[in-house]
Amino acid sequence: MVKICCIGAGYVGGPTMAVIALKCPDIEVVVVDISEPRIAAWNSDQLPIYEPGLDDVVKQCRGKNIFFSTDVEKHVAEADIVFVSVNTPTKTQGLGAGKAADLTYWESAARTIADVSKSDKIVVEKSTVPVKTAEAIEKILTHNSKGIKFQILSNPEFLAEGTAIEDLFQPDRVLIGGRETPEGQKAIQALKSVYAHWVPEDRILTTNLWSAELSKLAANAFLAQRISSVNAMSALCEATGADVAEVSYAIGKDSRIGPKFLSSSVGFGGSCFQKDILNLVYICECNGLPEVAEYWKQVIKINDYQKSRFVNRVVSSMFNTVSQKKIAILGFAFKKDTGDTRETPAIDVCKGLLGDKAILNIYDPQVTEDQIQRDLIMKKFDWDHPLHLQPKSPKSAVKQVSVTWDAYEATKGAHGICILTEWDEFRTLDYKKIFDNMQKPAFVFDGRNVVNADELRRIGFIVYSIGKPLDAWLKDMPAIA
Ligand SMILES: NC(=O)c1ccc[n+]([C@@H]2O[C@H](COP(=O)([O-])OP(=O)(O)OC[C@H]3O[C@@H](n4cnc5c(N)ncnc54)[C@H](O)[C@@H]3O)[C@@H](O)[C@H]2O)c1
Ligand SMILES: O=c1ccn([C@@H]2O[C@H](COP(=O)(O)OP(=O)(O)O[C@H]3O[C@H](CO)[C@@H](O)[C@H](O)[C@H]3O)[C@@H](O)[C@H]2O)c(=O)[nH]1
Repeated sequence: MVKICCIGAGYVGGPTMAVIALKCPDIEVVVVDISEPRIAAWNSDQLPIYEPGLDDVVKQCRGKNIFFSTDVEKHVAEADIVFVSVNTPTKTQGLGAGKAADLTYWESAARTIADVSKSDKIVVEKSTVPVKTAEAIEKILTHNSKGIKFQILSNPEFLAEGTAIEDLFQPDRVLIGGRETPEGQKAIQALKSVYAHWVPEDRILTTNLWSAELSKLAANAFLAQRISSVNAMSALCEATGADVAEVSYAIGKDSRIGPKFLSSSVGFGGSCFQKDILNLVYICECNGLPEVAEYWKQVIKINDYQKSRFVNRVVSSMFNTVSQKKIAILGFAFKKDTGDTRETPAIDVCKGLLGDKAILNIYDPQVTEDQIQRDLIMKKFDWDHPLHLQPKSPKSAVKQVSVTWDAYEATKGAHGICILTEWDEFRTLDYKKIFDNMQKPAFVFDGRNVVNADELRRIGFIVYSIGKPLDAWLKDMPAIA
């Protein structure tokens, strides 16, 4: 029986390995992590991450051919294939701070593999890493190998949170990069045969190592660039009376452009897009390509612009101040169907409103009060002074923020509502009831274009929808940045 060990039981390691275990009953999978609470949660009824369909998959194979453990060394030693799916965040200190990927966790995992291995292994890069990382990992492994042979493969993950199980069941493609040597090709075939249990052959692409590593960064950069492009258009739509949804639909009908990933929003979030583009920017700079770096940096600049544009719109619409005004925040996660708040645009929007002394009442169906408080206390990265960054650990809660477990409770007595995540339930709320319980004039700022603006206007709301023709009220308010 082939044995797989995955180092890192996070958003990628957990779901990916659960699906491999489900689809490959002849393979034994052990997911290991240094975090005891995480592993305890994977072994309980309350999994550490919320992902539709995940509970069901885990229940079907946990204890049969998938196990979760903190005994990293034992399971790495026993495995034929070791996936490394540890976090690779942006560096916050030292050389490349604010841009380069922090490979501390990766390096530590590689050293563990080198230390404990007693048999040949295939080591699979599942984490998103800078192009050429495999070369560095190879060096760590071969310098400590005691004669054991390692083959490094790059097998980046393309799942999106909220649809992880669907994406893993039916991936657009699986990408495997390896050395162009007979041993490298053999390793590629071994990993291919794992995925071939359920992924059609023509969807398993094989390339050299560097192409696979770079394709992951390129895919995220292209996806994020589409969102920044449509968000840039949304500003022009508001200025001209065009409707961004109509523009997206019209351009998406061109088969060369395609309809997906063209929804204008308050900005993209999530743990990947910003981090991976910064990483790409850094790699370009290190390779003497400042123009290319500048091109990709613009994707992030527009994203930041979109978030501050939204905050400015809220403040300017409400008579140029939100000081001591109660604002209901509906949605805090970076997208629907996840409880993940990493880099969520809600953090910047809330901080912007708090900066103008607003009082926030936040509701998200999947995010806890503790998480929201931690996110709002965390200091934002200072781009101009990267070396001065000190990620603060939370000392006390942000006083002007309260968290409720109900949208109606959050909006009671509010002057305005900001919709920051596209949770389905926000489409079907009883907005008449909400309106009756709010201060007047009552505002809705829809950062995800989920509400029917005309219906809400009929109720009496003043509505701002991203990239849509403006209310007469909003047109009369002072111009925004
Ligand atoms: N989240 C996504 O949707 C997504 C999608 C595709 C790719 N990725 C990439 O996959 C990687 C993992 O992302 P994630 O969201 O799963 O991260 P995560 O933070 O949820 O999980 C990483 C886990 O690795 C563990 N870990 C770190 N060092 C370890 C070590 N030396 N030994 C054992 N365990 C260790 C951590 O405790 C943590 O539980 C990143 O490189 C990310 O860019 C993420
Ligand atoms: O038209 C769109 C599509 C998305 N978003 C926003 O973009 C962000 C990212 O969304 P999405 O890409 O769906 O989720 P992620 O889980 O971040 O997945 C991305 O990042 C992963 C990590 O690298 C990759 O594996 C996935 O392929 C890639 O889609 C979210 O804030 C979305 O609300 C928009 O604003 N408009």
